[in-house]
Amino acid sequence: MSKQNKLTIGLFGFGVVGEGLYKVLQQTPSLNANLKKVCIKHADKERNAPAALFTTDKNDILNDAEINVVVEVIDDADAAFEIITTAFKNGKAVVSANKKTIAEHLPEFLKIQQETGLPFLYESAACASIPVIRNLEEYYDNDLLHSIKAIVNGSTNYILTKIFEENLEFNVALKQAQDLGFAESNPKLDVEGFDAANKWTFLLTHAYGIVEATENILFNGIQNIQLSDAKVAKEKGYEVKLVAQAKKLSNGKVAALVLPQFVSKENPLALVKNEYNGVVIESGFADEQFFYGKGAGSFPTASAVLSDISALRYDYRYEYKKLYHHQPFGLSNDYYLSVFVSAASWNNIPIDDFEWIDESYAAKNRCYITGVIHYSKLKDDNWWKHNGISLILDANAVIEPESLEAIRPEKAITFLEQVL
Ligand SMILES: NC(=O)C1=CN([C@@H]2O[C@H](COP(=O)(O)OP(=O)(O)OC[C@H]3O[C@@H](n4cnc5c(N)ncnc54)[C@H](OP(=O)(O)O)[C@@H]3O)[C@@H](O)[C@H]2O)C=CC1
Ligand SMILES: N[C@@H](CC=O)C(=O)O
Repeated sequence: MSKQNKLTIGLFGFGVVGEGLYKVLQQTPSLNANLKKVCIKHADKERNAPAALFTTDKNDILNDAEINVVVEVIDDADAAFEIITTAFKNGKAVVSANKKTIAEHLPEFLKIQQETGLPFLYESAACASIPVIRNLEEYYDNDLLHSIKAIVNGSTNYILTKIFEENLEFNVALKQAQDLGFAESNPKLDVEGFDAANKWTFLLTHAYGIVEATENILFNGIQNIQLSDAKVAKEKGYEVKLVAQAKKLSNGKVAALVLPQFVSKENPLALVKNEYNGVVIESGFADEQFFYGKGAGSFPTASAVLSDISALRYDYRYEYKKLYHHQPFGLSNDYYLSVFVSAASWNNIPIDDFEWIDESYAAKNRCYITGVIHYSKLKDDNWWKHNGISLILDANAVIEPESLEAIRPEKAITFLEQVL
């Protein structure tokens, strides 16, 4: 597609993001893009746009030779895969916001892009309004990108803010996130960490050239976090956030996790409230950088979709530089994690799996420990996701194997001796 090409768009989806894009396009005449057709699922819904624009037949867009850009913003991951692959087959550039589809099919999408040379842009799919993909892709050289820590899910950050700072009930906060258009159609995807982990898979591709399935990343959501956990955090001077992180280790691999974490007040991520997202990048020479912006919602997401559409005018496509032009990194499974665990009963915590316990105490209905455990003990067994157990990473959670002995407590205290 050359600079002179007019963009003729076929849009799939007219919900929170699709309708947002429709309005944003109307207010951006300089883009010179023509929205020719919108495909939706339910013909009888009322729409804030002329009826002639809509169809329920996907082929009205996919088989229209004049349409050279397909924008896919629907909430059905399987249908989205069909739409995207057919659009490519029919020679169209694709813009998508669909992180679930992208995460589930990244290897296929990489192959199709190589075969067809067609652009596939999805900036809005991670951190909505924050241009994180293009920055990771274009700005940071692989060798210099030491670590990334990010809040990538707006709904869970909104819920945590509302329950811990405004004392709202979990379900009330979730309902607000849904009403405001932040949550996925199936909010379990947000609450249980799937959405954040999906986003993290392809952010890892743009950051480090890693192509891994979501289930290979250790992840959880906020479903088990207790008010009492937040109180413990507060006493220690921390906030609790759902943090996605990646850190280059001395073994040449990357530790990648998406888990609740204690965040110190000095960390920029502590400033990220409500549906906002934030990304802290540590890189050689530049030191620490912080990106901040709305991570969900109609216009913030549409703004990133618009930016992708605009980028098609000058033929922009992801080069996947870290994957194809550098030595890609792999995921490490050899490191330790410093964690806080709270559970209804000691019996729910496999104490023997821990290298050591730093602290433990029991309150009326809940018991708590902090300690150090090998990554593989969490990866191989899901005890920490069940029985209402809450596992929260310490503020500096990742411990390299060669550092372990230096920080191991001198006197091995048995678990029972420590129980207050
Ligand atoms: N909301 C947000 O803040 C963000 C959302 N996203 C992603 O963007 C996508 C859309 O989200 P959102 O707008 O919130 O979702 P909504 O539920 O608000 O809208 C979904 C839209 O998809 C349409 N649709 C569903 N299935 C089909 C199909 N098979 N063919 C055509 N249209 C279909 C629906 O049609 P109908 O109207 O007829 O029901 C509806 O218009 C999702 O992948 C989401 O993960 C990404 C970043 C942020
Ligand atoms: N449900 C998602 C929407 C944006 O990606 C979120 O809450 O972050």
